[in-house]
Amino acid sequence: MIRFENVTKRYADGTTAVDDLSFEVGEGELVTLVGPSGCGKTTTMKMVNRLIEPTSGRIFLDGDDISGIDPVQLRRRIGYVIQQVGLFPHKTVLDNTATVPHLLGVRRAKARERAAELLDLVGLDPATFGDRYPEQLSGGQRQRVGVARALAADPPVLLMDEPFGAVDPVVREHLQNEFLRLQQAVRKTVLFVTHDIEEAVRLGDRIAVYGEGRIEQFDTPSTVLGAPATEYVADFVGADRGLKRLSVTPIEEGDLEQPPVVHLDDPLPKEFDADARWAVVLDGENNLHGWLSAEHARVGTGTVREQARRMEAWLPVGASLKQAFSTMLQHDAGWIAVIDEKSEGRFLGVLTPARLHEALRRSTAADARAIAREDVELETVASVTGT
Ligand SMILES: Nc1ncnc2c1ncn2[C@@H]1O[C@H](COP(=O)(O)OP(=O)(O)OP(=O)(O)O)[C@@H](O)[C@H]1O
Repeated sequence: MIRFENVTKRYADGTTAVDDLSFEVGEGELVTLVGPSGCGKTTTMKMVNRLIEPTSGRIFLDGDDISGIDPVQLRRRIGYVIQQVGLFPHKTVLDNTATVPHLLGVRRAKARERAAELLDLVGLDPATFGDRYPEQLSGGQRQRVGVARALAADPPVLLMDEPFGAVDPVVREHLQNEFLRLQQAVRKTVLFVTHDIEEAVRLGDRIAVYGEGRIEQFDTPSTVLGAPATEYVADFVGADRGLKRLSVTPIEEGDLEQPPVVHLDDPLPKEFDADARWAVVLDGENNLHGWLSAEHARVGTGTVREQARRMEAWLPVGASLKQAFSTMLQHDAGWIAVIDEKSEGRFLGVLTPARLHEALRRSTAADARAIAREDVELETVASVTGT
């Protein structure tokens, strides 16, 4: 969808901001450009909508060389969100959002209707916020209006330059989550500039890690964190990259342990398989109900239903290992049940701290070798990690 071919940008004073850059962003893909200040991220982005012209090399949008497209026409195909949102101070939120479609010839009433839908989509109730002026909004709310406005003309491509840079960390995380949800719905091709590695790994399908004017590594977040291509990348992603990997590594079915299972209407067992201290309790449809301790089973009479505890800590398969870890801590739980949300909550198994650690080691080894996680032999993992 967006392709850079040997693109170099040298400014008039001789600064080489971008040096022989080649990469491609697929349709519907979200690529984050991350790197320290001054490494050429913004220059890269502004060349896509021709706010800056390359010194050499070519950029293609959907197969068309953009140097042959009129900049005004080009920008209609590209939404642009920047840190200082640049809303019109004298226009209401609704009119700010409706500006571009209106300029493109959409009738005012229709443009406002569409704007209201978009505000709703970015989490701002149009009835509450539509008639406010930008100065009557919080920083996070202004950023949301910026995103709604960029989406208003329904462009296939979005360029986002540190869009959440000016808000505090809590609001920022909230906006990132909302944006991810939004992106699942609209599937734009997105180039997203940030200097924050956490933000880059959280949002990107792939990340381009910039050194000075060049891309040092272009890969998925888990590979960049698990197998940094150079010393520079390893330094940039940080010594705690193992921890960061927790947030980009999903729970897979193969990571789970199978504890003893009992059903609600079973008579209370006197002991569990392999002397286990607890069992998972399922209902008649094999969906998760709760758990039963060996102790309660022993002292009780009647059916499992009478002694079962409700399950408090559970997650869907595909949730991140970080969510699993934080759920364990929050519930002071030694394990968490994992279910398949797609098949109405079917119980799949449990994740224990030991299995969580193993999943992390497996996925690190798998990424380093570009193989699937289940194909990693544990002995191999042991030799890689030296344990
Ligand atoms: N108009 C200009 N003239 C000369 N040099 C420039 C110009 N614009 C940017 N530069 C230089 O080009 C380099 C790359 O700048 P760019 O803005 O692309 O970096 P960046 O990675 O986006 O940085 P930041 O995270 O600080 O925004 C920097 O050294 C910058 O000083």
